[in-house]
Amino acid sequence: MTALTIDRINKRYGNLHILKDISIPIGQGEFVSLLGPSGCGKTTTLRCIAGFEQPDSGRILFGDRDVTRALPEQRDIGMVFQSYALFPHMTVAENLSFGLEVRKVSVPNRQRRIADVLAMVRLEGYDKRYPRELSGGQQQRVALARALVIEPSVLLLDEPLANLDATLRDEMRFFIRDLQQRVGITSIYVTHDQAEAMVMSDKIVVMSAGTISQFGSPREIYERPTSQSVAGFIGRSNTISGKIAEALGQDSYKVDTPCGSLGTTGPAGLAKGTDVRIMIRPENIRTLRHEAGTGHQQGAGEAGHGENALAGAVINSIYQGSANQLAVKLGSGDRIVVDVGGRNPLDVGEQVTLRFAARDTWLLAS
Ligand SMILES: Nc1ncnc2c1ncn2[C@@H]1O[C@H](COP(=O)(O)OP(=O)(O)OP(=O)(O)O)[C@@H](O)[C@H]1O
Repeated sequence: MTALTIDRINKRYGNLHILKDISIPIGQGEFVSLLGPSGCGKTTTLRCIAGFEQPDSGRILFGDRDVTRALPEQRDIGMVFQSYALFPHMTVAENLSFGLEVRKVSVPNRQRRIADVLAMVRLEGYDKRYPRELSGGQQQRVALARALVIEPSVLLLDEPLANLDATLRDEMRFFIRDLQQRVGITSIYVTHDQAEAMVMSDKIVVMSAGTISQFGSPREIYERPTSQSVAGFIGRSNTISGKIAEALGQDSYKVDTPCGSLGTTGPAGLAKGTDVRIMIRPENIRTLRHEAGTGHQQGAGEAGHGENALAGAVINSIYQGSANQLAVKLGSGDRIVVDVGGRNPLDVGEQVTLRFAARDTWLLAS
């Protein structure tokens, strides 16, 4: 197990500045995902860590060891690729044995380690099969076993589940995470699938155009995104524009919006008058049928006791089996998406009150 430090690396291909001062501190035994849209530099970062690419500047440390200029075979890494990259003419055991032979591991030790790792990936008895005799999921488990059998200090995974169907992908997420935790190996995982990054990672690096937009735990990134683009990339969110009217505490604010005044939570230090967007996740909003005489007036909000209320009308309702998704138009014209669990009693055209707590909101820069 090794901690890993990526320290201000830059990488250019010709005129293209692909990685711009990327720094990522990775703790011993942590599982860190690099997440971002196609072309943002995830694979290039991973290839720099593996040693297949050299950064133009910056350093990569495995523990205290500076490996920036070391060859891939000097770095003590295991790699798993999207394409599995198994040798097709070799059996499972021969695929696993290859890296051990290169490292001059003795025959009895080789046999023991192959048996151990096959048990670990639940493929006991498959040692004599060829890759073509295995399903996609089994081939990926062999690829994982091949990366782990050499007992590397760092495991690098580049979209390893992208070729698998949705059900198998779900299963493999848990399988890889569980295995990684049992072995305790520091792992870096490239994906463009936010759900995958959320369920598997200790930390997520959200990348955009060669820079890091945010680095934090899945919870921090989901609940406290630092920008609108991160909020939009990780899950669904609603936003309402407004202006800071008053700071109510270190991280709580009253915000004036076209729908009224709302109680919110946000980063410390926002000055009165700052333009902001209030982010609210669809699952954090309760929808109540609007009843005359409840005191909730169309288009007006309340900012009392940390609970907000907004009036609107249902303009769309989508049945999703276990839940329903409603779209509600507020008096201000804003469209808010809400998740409604169970059987949805609300119809298009009905007047509703949306309720959400100040602690379930988060302020983003406008
Ligand atoms: N060898 C190369 N020569 C020139 N440009 C390259 C090279 N390798 C990658 N790039 C460019 O660098 C950028 C980042 O590529 P990279 O593969 O790191 O992105 P990514 O985030 O992993 O994308 P994807 O999810 O599509 O794999 C892209 O614009 C790509 O075209």
